[in-house]
Amino acid sequence: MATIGIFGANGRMGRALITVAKEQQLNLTAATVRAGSELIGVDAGELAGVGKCDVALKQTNQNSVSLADVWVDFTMPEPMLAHLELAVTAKKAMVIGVTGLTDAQYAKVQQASQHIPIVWAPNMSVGVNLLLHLVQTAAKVMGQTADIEIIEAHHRFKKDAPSGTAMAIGTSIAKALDRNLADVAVYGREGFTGEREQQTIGFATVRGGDIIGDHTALFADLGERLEITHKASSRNTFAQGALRAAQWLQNKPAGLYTMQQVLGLADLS
Ligand SMILES: NC(=O)C1=CN([C@@H]2O[C@H](COP(=O)(O)OP(=O)(O)OC[C@H]3O[C@@H](n4cnc5c(N)ncnc54)[C@H](OP(=O)(O)O)[C@@H]3O)[C@@H](O)[C@H]2O)C=CC1
Ligand SMILES: O=C(O)C1=N[C@H](C(=O)O)C[C@H](O)C1
Repeated sequence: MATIGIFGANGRMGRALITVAKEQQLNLTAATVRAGSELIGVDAGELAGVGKCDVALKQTNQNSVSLADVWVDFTMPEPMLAHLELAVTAKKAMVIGVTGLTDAQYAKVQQASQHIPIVWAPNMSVGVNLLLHLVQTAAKVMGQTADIEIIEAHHRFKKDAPSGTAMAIGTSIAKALDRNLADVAVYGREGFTGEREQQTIGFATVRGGDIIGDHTALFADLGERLEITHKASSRNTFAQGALRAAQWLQNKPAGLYTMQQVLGLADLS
């Protein structure tokens, strides 16, 4: 069983990861927080509210990174890239769930994957990864005439928009229709917009309260519409996926892997 480390242990996902690692009796050997944090020395399980797990929170640095084989990162783009440098130096694998990366930031993840094995995925749930296939079938059947809109809703604390998952849904649909997402994406509408252009793929973002993560792909034609929806009701679902990816990554060669590969969905048509 791989030894697992968690960067950003105090985040919403950091705490969910500690919770699931304890529930599943995984080999959690390290959990870190940012330099100078008052939480250094606190037990990770107590931080997550699940009782002691005998892992004291450490400051993120090269020493603490040596304490686990596979590191899981759900922080933010800039700190994640700093963590990635530590992991490359220490030759440790990484599971990355951070969204809102610029193209340049994603390119750095790609470069790092020449040196260490990495899973990056904007959504680690089984349901969303299945949905990425279902929307391709819908797009092939309805996409030439139906209007396609992707609607996502998240909690008030989320910093990036549209969500990484919404972007992945858009990318899947565009690929199935042989369209380039950058050419056809419309991010929100305001004012006298004129009639909808049929080839476009629209995105709508809702932010409010404690919504964990809802995504709908809408195929709206004249006379009927199809909606394919996923609703996450617990962050533990994402944590379970990430920890499954961490086990899967153990002893893999350097490379950039997807959640589709982890879940065995990569070959679904
Ligand atoms: N792929 C997936 O399945 C999922 C992806 N996500 C993505 O995961 C990311 C995190 O989400 P969430 O847990 O809600 O976010 P939180 O804001 O709750 O957690 C962010 C974490 O990053 C740390 N952090 C932020 N800035 C810095 C910094 N400059 N230096 C060091 N540490 C820093 C925070 O530390 P501190 O506590 O000290 O502020 C905190 O631990 C987002 O990108 C989100 O979209 C979320 C859920 C599922
Ligand atoms: O920030 C979140 O919370 C989530 N972010 C991911 C995204 O941007 O797609 C995944 C999930 O929906 C929760």
